[in-house]
Amino acid sequence: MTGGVTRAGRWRPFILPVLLGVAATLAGVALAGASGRLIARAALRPEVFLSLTLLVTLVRALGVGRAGLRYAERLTGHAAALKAGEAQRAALFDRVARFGRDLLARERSGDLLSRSGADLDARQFAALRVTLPLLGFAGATLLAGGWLLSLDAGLGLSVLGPLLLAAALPGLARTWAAALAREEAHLAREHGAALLDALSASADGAARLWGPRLAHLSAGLRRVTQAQGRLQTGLTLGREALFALSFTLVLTRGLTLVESGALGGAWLAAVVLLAAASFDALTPLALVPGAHAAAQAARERDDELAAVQPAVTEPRDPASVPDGPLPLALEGVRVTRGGRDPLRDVTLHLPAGARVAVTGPSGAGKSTLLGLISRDLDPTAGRVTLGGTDLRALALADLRARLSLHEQDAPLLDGTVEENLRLGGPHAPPERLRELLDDLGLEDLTLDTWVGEGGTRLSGGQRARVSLARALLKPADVLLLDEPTAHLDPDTEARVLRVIHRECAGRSLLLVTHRPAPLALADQVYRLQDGHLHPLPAASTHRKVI
Ligand SMILES: Nc1ncnc2c1ncn2[C@@H]1O[C@H](COP(=O)(O)OP(=O)(O)OP(=O)(O)O)[C@@H](O)[C@H]1O
Repeated sequence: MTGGVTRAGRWRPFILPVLLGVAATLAGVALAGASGRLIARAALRPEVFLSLTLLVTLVRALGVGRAGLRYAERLTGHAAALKAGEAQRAALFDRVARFGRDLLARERSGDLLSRSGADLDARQFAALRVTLPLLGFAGATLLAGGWLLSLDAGLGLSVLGPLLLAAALPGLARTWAAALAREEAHLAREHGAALLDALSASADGAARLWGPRLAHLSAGLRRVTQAQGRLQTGLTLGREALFALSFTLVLTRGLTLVESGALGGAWLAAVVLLAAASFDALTPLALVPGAHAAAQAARERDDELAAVQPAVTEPRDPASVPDGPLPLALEGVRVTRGGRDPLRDVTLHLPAGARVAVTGPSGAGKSTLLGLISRDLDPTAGRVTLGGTDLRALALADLRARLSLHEQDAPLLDGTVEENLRLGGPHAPPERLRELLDDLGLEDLTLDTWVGEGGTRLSGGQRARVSLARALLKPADVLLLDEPTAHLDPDTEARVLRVIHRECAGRSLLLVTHRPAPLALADQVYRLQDGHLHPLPAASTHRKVI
C-alpha cells in the first residue's frame, strides 16, 4: 500500500533491529551458560580463580553486551517501525483524501478512525512482534540444543523436547487467539462508532438511547479481554509446567552423567542455567499468534479499501487549464443518486463573470449541482465543462484551484478562526482578515478564537460566516456559494449580501438558496424542480437589499 515501496523495501529497515534482537537473546543464553560454568568452577577450586580470567571477561562482556544489544535493538527497531508507520500513514491519508466524503459516507468515521489507528500499529510493529521473537527463539534453540546434544543426547532431548512443545503451545491456540483478536477489533470499532454517535447526539437526549447498546458492547469487550487473559494464563501455566519438567529431566540426567564421570561437575551448573535461559526466549513467543493475526487482518482490510473505487478519479494525462476567467457549463446533465435522478436533463451556462442563482425545493438537487462542478461526483450522463474542457479531463487540484466553495453545512477545521481563514487566503494580511470578519458582522470574533471540531464552538450563523469569509478570501475565478445566508437575521443577511456583492467583482458566481434575498445578487435566476432548471424572471425586485 505504500505507493511503490516493495515488500522487500518495507522489510529492509527491520533487518538490523531483528539481528540485534536475536544477538541479544543469544547473548542471554550464552551468558547463563558461561556464568554457571564460572560460578561452579570458582566454587570448586577457588585457588585457580586467576586462571578463570577469560571466563570472567566473557561473562562480563556477555552481560554488558546483552544489555547494549537489547538497547540498540529497541532504538533501531522503534525508529524503523515509526518510519514505516510514517509512510503507511501518508499512504492512508492519500487514499482517504482521494475518497473524500465518499469514504465517510461509506464507512462510519469512528470505525475508520479506530480501525486505521489499530491497523497501522499492527502493521508497523509486525516485524518486531512476530519475526524477532521467532528468530530469537530459533537461534536460542539451535545454540542451547546443539551444545547439549553434543554433550549428551539425553541432555539435549531433555531440553529440546519440552522446549519445542512449549513453543508449539501458542501455535496450537492460534485459531482461538485469532478469533478473539478479530472479535475484539470488531467490538472496539462498533464501540468507537457508537460512542461518537452518542456524543454528537448528546444534546437532545438521543444519546441515552445508545446507553444499552454501549453497555452491551462494553460487556462484550470485557468478556473478550477476560477470555484473552484466560488464554494467556493457560499458555503461561503450560510453559511453566514444561519448564519444570525440562529442569527436572536435565538435573536428573546431568547428575547421572556427573556420577558416571561423563560430565565434569563444574559443567552441570552451566547446563542447568543454559536450559533455563532457553526457556526465557519463549516468553515473547506467546504474543506472536495475536500479533500475526492482527497484521494479517490489517493487510486484508487494507486490500479491501484499495479495491474500492472513489466516485471521481484523476485523469491519467490531465488537460491543462488556460489562465484567466473561463466559462462553466453543464450540458444535458443527469445524476443518479440513491436510486433517484435528482438531476435529469440540466443545461446551465455560466459565462466568465456571470452571476447565476438557483433556487428550488429541498432535496431538488441544488447542492448536487455544485458538487458536480467541484467534482465531488460526476454526472451519470452529459458533461460539465470549464473553458470547454470536460472536468473529467482536468487534474482535480487544477480544477479546484479555480473554484471557491462555501458549503451549506460550513464545515470548519479544528483550529483558530485565523487558521481556517488562511486555508482560503494563506497570504492575506491580518488586517484584511479582520476587516472581512467585521464587514460580515463578526466584530466580536477574534482571529485567535478556537472554533472546536467542525466549528462546534461557534453558533451556526458564526460558523457559516467564517466559512463564507474563507471562500471569499480564496483567489478563485468561480465562487460557488451554497446557502450563504443560512441562519442569519434579515439585517445581518443584508450586510453579508453586500460583502458578497463586493467580493464577487470580476469573478463568476453560482449560488444556490431557498431564501429570496440572495437572489438579488444574480443576473439570472433558475428554479430547479423535477430534475430540470426553469428560468425565472430577473431578480430586480430584490436589488434594494444590496
Ligand atoms: N451522498 C449522497 N448519497 C446519496 N444520495 C444523496 C447524497 N447526497 C444527497 N443525496 C440525495 O440527492 C438528492 C439531492 O440532494 P441535494 O442535497 O442536492 O438537495 P438540495 O436541493 O441541495 O436540498 P436542500 O435544499 O435541502 O439542501 C436528495 O434526494 C438526497 O437525498
